[in-house]
Amino acid sequence: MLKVPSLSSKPLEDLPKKLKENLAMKLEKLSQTFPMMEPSWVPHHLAGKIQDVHYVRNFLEPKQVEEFERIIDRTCDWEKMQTRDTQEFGSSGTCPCGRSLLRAALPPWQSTMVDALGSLGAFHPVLFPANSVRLNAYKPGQGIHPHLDGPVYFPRAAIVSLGSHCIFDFYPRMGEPEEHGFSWDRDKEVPSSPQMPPGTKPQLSLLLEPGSLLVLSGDAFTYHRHGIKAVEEDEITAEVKNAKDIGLSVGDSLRRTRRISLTIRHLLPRCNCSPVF
Ligand SMILES: O=C(O)CCC(=O)C(=O)O
Ligand SMILES: [Fe+2]
Repeated sequence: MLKVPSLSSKPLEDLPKKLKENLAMKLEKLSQTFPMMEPSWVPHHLAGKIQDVHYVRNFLEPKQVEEFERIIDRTCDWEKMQTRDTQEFGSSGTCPCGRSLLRAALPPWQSTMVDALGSLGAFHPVLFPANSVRLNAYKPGQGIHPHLDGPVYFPRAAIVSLGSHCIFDFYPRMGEPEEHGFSWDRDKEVPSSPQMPPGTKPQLSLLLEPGSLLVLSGDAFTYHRHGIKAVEEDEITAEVKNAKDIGLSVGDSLRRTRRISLTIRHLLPRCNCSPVF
C-alpha cells in the first residue's frame, strides 16, 4: 500500500525534492506492474534478458484474422510510405489549442479488440486505457527500423498480427531516453532515437504468428528499441526465442507475404480539448 506522508498539510510543490522523487517512483512502479501480474498473463511472459515481454499465440482465431483483413481491405485509407503503409485511428486533426490531437472514435471492429484487451487487464483502465490504434501494412521486403515508441505512448504497446508471420527484434538496453525531443525521423520513418553502434545485433527475436498478440511494457517498452528487418524471407537463428514452440529449427527459413499489424496503445492527452481521452 502506498503511504502518502502528511500530504494534507503541505502543497505538493513544497515537499522536499527527495520525497517527491520517492513518491513519483512509487507511483510509476504501481502503474508499471499493474495489471500484467495477473495469473492469466503469467504463462505468456517471456523469461529472459529483456523484461516485460508477453507473447500470446492464437489470440485471434484464423477466421477472425481473415475477417479483420477483409474489413481493412474494404475500409482503410492508407498513408503510403517507403517502409510500409500506415494509418492511425483514435485521434484526428490538431485540437484548438494546438498542443494535442482531437479524440476520434475507433471503428467498431477495433473497439471490440481494444475492449477485450482492457478486460484481460492488458491496459490500466484508469491511468492508461488503450485509446489509439496504428495499423501498419508491410509487403514482403518491407520492415520497420529499430525505434522506441516514445513517452506519448507510455507505458506499453500491444501488437496484434494479421497476415504473414515476421521476426520481431529487440535491441540491447540503451541509457536513459532523452526527456525531450522525441521527433520523427523522416528518413527511417520512425520516431528518432540516438544512433545504435554500427553492427548492433538483436538481443531477443520472436517469430510473430498471424493472430498473435505481443505486449511490450516496462523495460522492453522504455529502453529496448524494437524493429522488423526489411527482408523477403526470415531466417530462424538461435536468437528466435519461440522458434521451438512453433516447431521450427535453426536454419529454417520462411517466406513472408503481406503482413498487417495493429499497434494498440494509450496516447497521452496533452490538453483538455477533448472531453474524455
Ligand atoms: O508492425 C509491428 O509489429 C510493429 C509496429 C511498431 O513498432 C509501431 O507501430 O511502433
Ligand atoms: Fe514501435
